[in-house]
This record gives sequence, C-alpha cells and structure tokens, in this order.
Amino acid sequence: MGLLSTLKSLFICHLIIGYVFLVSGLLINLLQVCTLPVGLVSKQLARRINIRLGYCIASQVVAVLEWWSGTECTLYTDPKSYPLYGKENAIVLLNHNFEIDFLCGWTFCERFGVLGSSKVLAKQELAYVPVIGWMWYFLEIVFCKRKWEEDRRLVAQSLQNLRDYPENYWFLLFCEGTRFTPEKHQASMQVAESKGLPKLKYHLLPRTKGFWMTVQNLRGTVSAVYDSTLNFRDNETPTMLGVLNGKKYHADLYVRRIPLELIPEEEKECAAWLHKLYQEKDELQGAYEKTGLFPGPKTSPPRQLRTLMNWLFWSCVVLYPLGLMLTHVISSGSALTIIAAVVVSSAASVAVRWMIGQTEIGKGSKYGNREVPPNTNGSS
Ligand SMILES: CC/C=C\C/C=C\C/C=C\C/C=C\C/C=C\C/C=C\CCC(=O)SCCNC(=O)CCNC(=O)[C@H](O)C(C)(C)COP(=O)(O)OP(=O)(O)OC[C@H]1O[C@@H](n2cnc3c(N)ncnc32)[C@H](O)[C@@H]1OP(=O)(O)O
Ligand SMILES: CCCCCCCCCCCCCCCCCC(=O)OC[C@@H](O)COP(=O)(O)O
Repeated sequence: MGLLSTLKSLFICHLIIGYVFLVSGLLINLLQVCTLPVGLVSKQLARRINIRLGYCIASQVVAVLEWWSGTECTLYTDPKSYPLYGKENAIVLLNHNFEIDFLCGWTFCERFGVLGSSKVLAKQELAYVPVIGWMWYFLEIVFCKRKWEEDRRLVAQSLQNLRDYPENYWFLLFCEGTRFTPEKHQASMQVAESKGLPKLKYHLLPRTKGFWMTVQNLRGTVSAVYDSTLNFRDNETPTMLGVLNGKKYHADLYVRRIPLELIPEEEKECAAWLHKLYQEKDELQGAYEKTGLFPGPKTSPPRQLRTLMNWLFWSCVVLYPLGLMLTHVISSGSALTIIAAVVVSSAASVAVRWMIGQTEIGKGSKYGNREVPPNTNGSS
C-alpha cells in the first residue's frame, strides 16, 4: 500500500473531513436561515443565494469523490444533446442500485453547472438529516411520504412552486421508489405479473404516479427528460465509506435526451410510456452486463478545481478555530476540558457515521419489500 493510500485510510483524516463537512454545513444551514427575511423582500434573490449556499455543502461531498477517491465518471451520450446539458431544465430518470448513485448524480450536476439548483423527489425521512436535509428545505426539494393519498396534493404544490425557479435545474426521479434489493425485486415482479406487464431483470417496477405528476406540473418549464442509466465497471459495489477511504471507482453514465413533447399527457398513456421506457432500460442494462460498455460515443467531462477550492476554503474557516481551541484545551491541562473535547469530537464522529448510514442499502426502508394493499405501503 502506498503512502497516499495509507493516509487516505487513516481514521484521523476521515475525522477531519467529517468535521469540516458537519461544522461548515451547520454554519451554512444557519446562513440559509438568514435568507428567510431576504425572501420577504425578493423571493428570487433569496433563491439565488440559497443555490450558492447549497453548492458550498454539496460540492464538498463531490470534492471527496473527485479529488480524494479520484473516482472517474464517464458519460455516454449523443454529441448533439451534449451542448444542451446544464442549459435547460430537465427531468432526470435514474436507476437506483448503488449507495453512491446520488453522489455520481451530483458530480455530473457539478460538471454541468447545476449542482446548487439540482432537485429531487425525495423521501420525507431525508428532510430530517442534518446539513443535507436542512439544506434541501431552502433549495425547495420536493419531499414525498410515498403514500399517494397524502402526496398527490403536497407534491403537486411543491412542483408548481418550481415553475418560476430562477436558474436551470435537473429534477431527479428514481421511479423505482426505493433501492434495488433481491427481495424488493421479487415483490415488484409479482406486481408486474398481476398487471400483465413484462418482467424486468435489473430494475424494480417503476412507480408511475410521481413521474406523471412531475411531467404534468413542470410542462412548459422543463424541456426534456434525460433517461439515465448508471453502472460501475467490473461489478464494483461502491459505498460512501469506500469513497471516504479513498477507494477509486469507475462510474459509467448513459444519458438519452427525450424532448418533453414526446411524453403523453394523459395519465394511463404516460404510465404505459414509462413502463416501456423501463423495459428498454432493462435491455440496455443487459447489454452492459455482457459487454461492460454502453452504446454510443463517450466523454469524460473534467473535474473542476472549484470543488477542491471550496473544500479548502471551508476547511480553513472551521479548522483554524478548532486548532486554536485544541491548543487552548491542551495547554490548560484541565482534565474536564480535555474530556469535554473528546466527548464533542466523538459525538461529531457518531453524527457523521449516522449520516453515512443513510446511504447504506442494508439500512434502507422496508418500502416495496412486498406487495401491500393500498394505504399500508410499509414506508419507514
Ligand atoms: C447529463 C447528466 C444527466 C444526468 C445526471 C444524473 C443525475 C443528476 C440529477 C440530479 C441530482 C439531484 C439530486 C441528487 C441528490 C440526492 C438524491 C437522494 C436521494 C433521494 C431519493 C429518494 O428519496 S427515492 C424515494 C422517493 N422517491 C420516489 O419514491 C419517487 C418514485 N415514486 C413515485 O413516483 C410514487 O408514485 C409516489 C411516491 C408519488 C407515491 O408512492 P405510493 O407508494 O404511495 O403510490 P404508488 O401509486 O406509486 O404505489 C401504488 C402503485 O404501485 C403498485 N405497487 C405496489 N407494490 C409495488 C411494488 N413493490 N413495486 C412496484 N409497484 C408496486 C400498486 O399496484 C399501485 O399501482 P397503480 O397501478 O395503482 O399505480
Ligand atoms: C465531505 C464528505 C463528508 C463525508 C461524510 C458525510 C456524508 C454525507 C452523506 C450524506 C447523507 C445524506 C444524503 C442522503 C442521500 C441518500 C440518498 C438515497 O439513496 O436515499 C435512499 C432513497 O432514495 C430510497 O431509500 P430506501 O427506500 O432505499 O431506503
């Protein structure tokens, strides 16, 4: 093991990265709270400020992927569509198999200049995650309870609010609704069978209502759907802990741009369109499984120095006072102060570990585990 990889696996390094993320994140959350009065004077100005503040948080996690783990992200797409990425509003549909798929999504957002404004239809539980969940409140992320009767009104309202959003955004939808596990796959294929739909091998049966609702409410402001499929080379199973340990992964993302006019307006037709799309996505996955390649030309949009600079800036902001404080604690020689410092850093370390736990499939929800009758859909 080289010196650099030994360094990357050291707990103290993880502690520093985690500390910078947590403390700067909470500081930025506080700044976001201060934009509330700005919003009373100018809603669009407050939104623009929040986009930049959100960038400061999300970009730190992206920096760890790009600069610490050195993960390579390759894009397979039609060169004619490429110039439009980042220049228009789009709905992104992505498979949901990997613990860091959200992070690879963020990385592409960063490279196309829409990281601060990126949106997602996220499960309500994530709203309570400190730093990221709280940041999302100010970025107008759309949350759902995965209980249609409750979601239909709230989700529609949140989507309507995005119609006058001042900057280009990508709205991410994991139509499968939960991450892939063999048990969830089996349950969803039972549903597919009962509905007379063809079986999928690599995807869960897509949930169509959120997609239909998103298309309906954003029509006129969103130009296209980006049908996206993410894979990792050589059957890599990336994790957030792996990234923090400096493990390098190789992500391949296939993106096909579909103009929004091609999506049917009527609910049943729209649902059928989505089922057909997932059948095509399943075939694409099958081909990748065999060849290790997606079709079409590939490109690697370069990582940007600004993510590293952002991380270094926030490190200076929060590590300098920490250094002063530690010097004071040690020079004071007071056992009580030293114990207090140890307790606070242990608490910070536990908090970061808990946040990483949110990304772990093994600790995921039971939603979609089995076919459930309406109104008791097992969300947790
Ligand atoms: C150039 C580069 C391009 C791209 C770059 C890529 C990406 C970057 C883009 C943006 C990045 C932005 C942010 C990223 C950062 C972080 C993201 C992090 C994570 C958040 C993700 C989540 O939280 S996913 C979970 C929440 N989201 C969803 O669930 C969305 C999908 N769900 C829906 O749409 C649902 O319909 C719903 C939530 C609106 C409502 O759900 P509910 O369960 O109440 O109702 P449904 O109607 O869906 O369910 C009942 C119907 O489903 C059938 N059923 C029952 N059991 C199952 C089963 N096991 N599987 C499938 N179907 C089932 C049932 O029969 C009902 O059928 P109907 O015929 O009546 O519909
Ligand atoms: C700078 C780096 C610091 C590293 C330490 C900090 C780690 C920060 C981790 C961010 C954690 C919060 C973001 C959570 C996003 C998780 C996305 C996700 O994948 O959610 C799952 C849902 O889609 C479905 O849930 P399930 O029904 O599968 O259950």
